Amino acid sequence: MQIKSVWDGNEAIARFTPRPYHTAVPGYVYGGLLASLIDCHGTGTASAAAYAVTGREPGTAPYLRYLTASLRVNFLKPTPLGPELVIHGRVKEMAGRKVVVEAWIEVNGETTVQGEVVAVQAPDHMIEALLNRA
Ligand SMILES: CCCCCCCCCC(=O)SCCNC(=O)CCNC(=O)[C@H](O)C(C)(C)COP(=O)(O)OP(=O)(O)OC[C@H]1O[C@@H](n2cnc3c(N)ncnc32)[C@H](O)[C@@H]1OP(=O)(O)O
Repeated sequence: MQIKSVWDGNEAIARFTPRPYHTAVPGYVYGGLLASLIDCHGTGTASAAAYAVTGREPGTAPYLRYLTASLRVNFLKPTPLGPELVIHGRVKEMAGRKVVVEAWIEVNGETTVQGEVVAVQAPDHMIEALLNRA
């Protein structure tokens, strides 16, 4: 998705403007894309929160990155294609290697999608794979 999840001290925000090829029903955004945005932003929120509680600068080594263990998405209303989407993420629970994030998508100030991500801290060998990709 290449989204940037920005921590504001209380929650994380990301922004994404879908393109015409993200259409399902004409005029509306494909649900799989919306689920991916909840997924990516949920794990990003978990990471940002983990850095915040340990008082560390986000993105610094040793890296705190998270994998999706579980993803739940509710499509509350059709999401119109065209306007920018604002994706919110807030920590519900944080214990050990697990972070539960509630996330939702707003468009024109209205929430159209709501979800929950159970994120688990990624093992070192996966962090290495991510670093070696660049
Ligand atoms: C390198 C990082 C890069 C990040 C890039 C962005 C990622 C974007 C999101 C993704 O696409 S990630 C890819 C899709 N996800 C995966 O491929 C994950 C595949 N699954 C696994 O690798 C393991 O099942 C997983 C690491 C998620 C958990 O295995 P562990 O053996 O490390 O977990 P463990 O059994 O110790 O459980 C840790 C906690 O998580 C909980 N948990 C694990 N799986 C769960 C599940 N499915 N649902 C709910 N909770 C779950 C578990 O109950 C426990 O909670 P408690 O500490 O409270 O007891």
